[in-house]
Amino acid sequence: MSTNEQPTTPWSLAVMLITRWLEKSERADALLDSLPREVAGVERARCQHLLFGALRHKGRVDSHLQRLVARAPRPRLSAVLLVAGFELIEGGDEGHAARVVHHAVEQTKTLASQPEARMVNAVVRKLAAALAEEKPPAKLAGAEQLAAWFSHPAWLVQRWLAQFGAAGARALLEWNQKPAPVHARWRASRAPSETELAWLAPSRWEQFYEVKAGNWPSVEAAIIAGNLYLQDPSTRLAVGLLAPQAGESILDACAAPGGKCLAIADAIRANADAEKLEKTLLVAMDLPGARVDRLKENLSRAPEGMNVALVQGDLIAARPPLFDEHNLPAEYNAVLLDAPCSNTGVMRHRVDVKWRLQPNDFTKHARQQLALLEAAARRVRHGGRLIYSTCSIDAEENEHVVTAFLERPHGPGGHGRFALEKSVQSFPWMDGHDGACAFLLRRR
Ligand SMILES: C[S@@+](CC[C@H](N)C(=O)[O-])C[C@H]1O[C@@H](n2cnc3c(N)ncnc32)[C@H](O)[C@@H]1O
Repeated sequence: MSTNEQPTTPWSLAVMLITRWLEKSERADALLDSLPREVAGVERARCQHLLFGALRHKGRVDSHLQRLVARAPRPRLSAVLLVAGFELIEGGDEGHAARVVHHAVEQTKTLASQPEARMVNAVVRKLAAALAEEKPPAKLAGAEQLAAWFSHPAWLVQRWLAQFGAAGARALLEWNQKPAPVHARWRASRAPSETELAWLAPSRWEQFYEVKAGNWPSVEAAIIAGNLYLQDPSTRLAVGLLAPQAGESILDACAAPGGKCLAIADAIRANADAEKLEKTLLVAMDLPGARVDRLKENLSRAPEGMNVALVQGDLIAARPPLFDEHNLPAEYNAVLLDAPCSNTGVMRHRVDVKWRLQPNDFTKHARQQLALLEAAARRVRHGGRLIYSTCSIDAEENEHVVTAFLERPHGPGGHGRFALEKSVQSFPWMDGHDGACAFLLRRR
């Protein structure tokens, strides 16, 4: 293959995607989605494994490369070194490191140039030796050491040490560095068949299964048939706290792409007859844009007979006339606000979030979250429920936002207008799935 040829192996495709990540800051999941459909099955899975692994361990590999390489190489070469570095960290049998070096060198000859392949040969050999000599940080290691070994920004590790203590922060770092299993929620009223249980492993969370690797055609067929939805078990927390009932009006105020909205629809169907289903109204709202396409797709999967509506608009700017225009009520029995957040609870899945996050993002998110929560509160009927949820595990975006909502005298939550009835929280290292937080607030 000449350097102009398109990459075709999972390894070279992973290198090309990481090059784009380095050059254009494209998101890792969007990069993966951009792979051609022909890259499927085992090949796609391998490409994802290398892409996510290289980004997960980028900090540790970079910290060695800074010493081993005099001048920063061009992005394509950096990508080669990151993928090879990940393979070395992942480890293997006795000849593994030598094979990683050889493979990286051979690939570089076609992906880059002969001189660059010679450089890769020298650097990856030294990298292998440096990584092999490293020892994990001691139990009470400081933020800098933990950050280098577990490939996270030091300021974030510092923040977690302060919030979760040494044991909690370390457990979270270890969690984030492991490949994430794929979970799915079983939607059908029947239980999975024997054949389906060959690729769906029951989990300890009701209705959730772990999808065994290498079964994409069966998974895709089950999704299309409406039996399955790919979703982490942590998503059940907010929907469980909402406890949607047939006959109610429910607003999912930040709904796209619609995973929780579909779970709400399914929960209602599970205990409703046709008559009650008809009296149920589920409204999904989100900003206009690309995410709405996925939301529409998910809403089209909602159980038949239920009234489902979509409002494309800005919740903060939305006034009753917007709902009037859609012939929808301006106030609801229950409102779910699943707010945009730092994603600190889902970093095992969203591998590059840690490299994008900035220290002042938490304050920015909290400001937006409070504005959204106050806007959502205006859509709740007297006696109705308001669920505030995030997939963050950071107090600034969770309890601090709810406290500010309840205490701001001139806001809709102040002066006892809402009361906090319950909250649930999951921490990955304790619960074994993504982190999330949900609060049940009731309007008086
Ligand atoms: C965490 S995501 C929601 C995920 C969704 N609940 C699910 O389970 O699939 C947050 C959503 O809030 C939406 N959003 C942000 N600001 C908004 C606003 N002012 N009005 C409406 N939606 C907004 C974003 O577009 C994004 O889709």
